[in-house]
Amino acid sequence: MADIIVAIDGPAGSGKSSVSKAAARRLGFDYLDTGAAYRALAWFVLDRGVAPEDSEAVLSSLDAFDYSISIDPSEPVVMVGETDVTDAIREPRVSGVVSAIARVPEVRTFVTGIFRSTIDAAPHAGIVVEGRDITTVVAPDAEARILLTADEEVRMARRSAELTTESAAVVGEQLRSRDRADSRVVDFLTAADGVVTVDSTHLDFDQTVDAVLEVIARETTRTSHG
Ligand SMILES: Nc1ncnc2c1ncn2[C@@H]1O[C@H](COP(=O)(O)OP(=O)(O)OP(=O)(O)O)[C@@H](O)[C@H]1O
Ligand SMILES: Nc1ccn([C@@H]2O[C@H](COP(=O)(O)O)[C@@H](O)[C@H]2O)c(=O)n1
Repeated sequence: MADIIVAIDGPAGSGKSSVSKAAARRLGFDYLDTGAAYRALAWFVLDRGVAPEDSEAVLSSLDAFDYSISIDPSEPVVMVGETDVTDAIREPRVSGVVSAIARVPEVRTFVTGIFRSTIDAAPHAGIVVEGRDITTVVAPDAEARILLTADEEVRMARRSAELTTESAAVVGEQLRSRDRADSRVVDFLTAADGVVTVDSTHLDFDQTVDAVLEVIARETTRTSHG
């Protein structure tokens, strides 16, 4: 098991995955994207023709859900069975239904078990784990716990700047409505006790990675001294 767990939560588009990956690469750590599991399950459910709002049917699909993810920050690959779904799980049709899947408590318990086993089996000295409930539920005892945030307009602008077939207004509304739905289930907008907030509203990407690395260095030094 990794000696150092870095837990990072935050709203959609706050930079969790890109910043966590960059930080993990700089530290030689593994990297776990937890949103990928919820997205992969949403993809799987759609692929089977199951209605994502039908919790019972979603739960019945869990037995057949054969999920795996690579934790190499330079090559995160997501598989469902023999199918590489790395790109497919980012499509708007998946983003549009993933919150309905993630709100089901039994689904959360199921994927949290997968996350903890993955963390336990991580081969490197540390692992950066990002999502919505990592600092509070998945790894509340993590050596460093960070809430990565940025103003909504800034997050919307960053998302819109990505290559996309959607208009800025559609991208912005998707981001807002996903946050609205997700925040009814877990609180990723306020930092829990002991969680350090990094607000990247006025930071560029490299500055944000540096800020996160500073917090990790400080928190891991502090926790290793009891
Ligand atoms: N500080 C920053 N300055 C400029 N761009 C940034 C910054 N942080 C992240 N970005 C960019 O913002 C976009 C969204 O980041 P990313 O996909 O990592 O967010 P996320 O929190 O993982 O989103 P989601 O929860 O929706 O998957 C990316 O294009 C990323 O490169
Ligand atoms: N710890 C988590 C991580 C994710 N979710 C749900 O998955 C969706 C996709 O997550 P991304 O990080 O890839 O955007 C997200 O909208 C949540 O519904 C979660 O509940 N808990």
